[in-house]
Amino acid sequence: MCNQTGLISVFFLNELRNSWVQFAFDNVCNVAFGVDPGWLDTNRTKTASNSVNASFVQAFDYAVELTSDRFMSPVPAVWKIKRFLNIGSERKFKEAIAVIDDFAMSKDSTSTALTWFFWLIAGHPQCERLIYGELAAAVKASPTGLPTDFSYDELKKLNYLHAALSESLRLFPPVPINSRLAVADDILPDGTYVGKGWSADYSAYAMARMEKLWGPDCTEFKPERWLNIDGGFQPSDQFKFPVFHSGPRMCLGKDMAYLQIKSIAAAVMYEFEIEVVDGGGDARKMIDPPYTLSLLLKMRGGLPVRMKRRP
Ligand code: HEM
Repeated sequence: MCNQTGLISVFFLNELRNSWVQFAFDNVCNVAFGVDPGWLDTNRTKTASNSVNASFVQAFDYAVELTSDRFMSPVPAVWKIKRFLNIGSERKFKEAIAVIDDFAMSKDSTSTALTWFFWLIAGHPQCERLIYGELAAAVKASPTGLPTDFSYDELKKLNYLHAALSESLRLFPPVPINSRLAVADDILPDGTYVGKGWSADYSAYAMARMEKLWGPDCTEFKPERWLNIDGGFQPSDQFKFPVFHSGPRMCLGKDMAYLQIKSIAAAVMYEFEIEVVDGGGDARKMIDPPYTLSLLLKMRGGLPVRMKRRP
């Protein structure tokens, strides 16, 4: 996977979850987070599990693309007829959904979240130092003393890391826009009328950039906004931070997602220094971040990084 001579090898972050321990034994490697499936096909050695992952990635990307096309279709009757007759793109769509159903749907949002997180951390070296300091202290205090062995309780105590992840999710929510269709006439809490059959969309991405909600420094990456004066994590109101949606249909996997993301970030950052090829998400790049517009907020071209084992 990785090699010490620095040849490029490519990773999709989904795989990283299962196999990061393996590459931890190498010294320096070049990897890419959140790359598109084309990269995967041409650049890596295929194993049985790789091809399962690749077919999932391809199916997911196709389904996302086609769903966007449906949204933007000027004549929705066309895709509806194709779906009814089970032909063309709609038949392929159905096949893609079957592949996705066989796999964990939540994988893509989690890897998208980690991709932006590593990009932002690379652009904010001070935050990287604070996270590493917190991890080093946790390892020192741990009964096992093993760097990769963060228990559930230990992960829960990593307040700064939790704050940095929340800040990254705030600025780059994996689900940037969400929609609802009104089944009956309604009045929103602010008095806005919504008629039956209307769609009501909200954008967690845009909301993160509203001064009214997050203050004049809303576009800045500041994990500290999630901490109280004692350094404890201070959650936000769910309606101000609808990254996992809000209300009764909120994401059921929110805690699981945090746990997954946190354990990977902790383990990788404790073992490695991560150098992002484009320098990472600093204040200048926040003006025009490299995202692609899709149902998920993917990073354009993935995130190629160089990883160096810490001394
Ligand atoms: C960073 C990672 C994740 C993000 C940003 C995220 C975000 C969301 C959002 C926005 C929704 C609402 C979708 C809608 O109704 O329009 C949702 C629903 C849901 N999510 Fe997640 N999710 C993540 C990870 C996970 C994980 C890891 C799991 C499972 C372990 C999961 C399970 C679910 C389920 C079951 C629902 C449907 C809840 C319902 O409709 O009642 N999610 N998620």
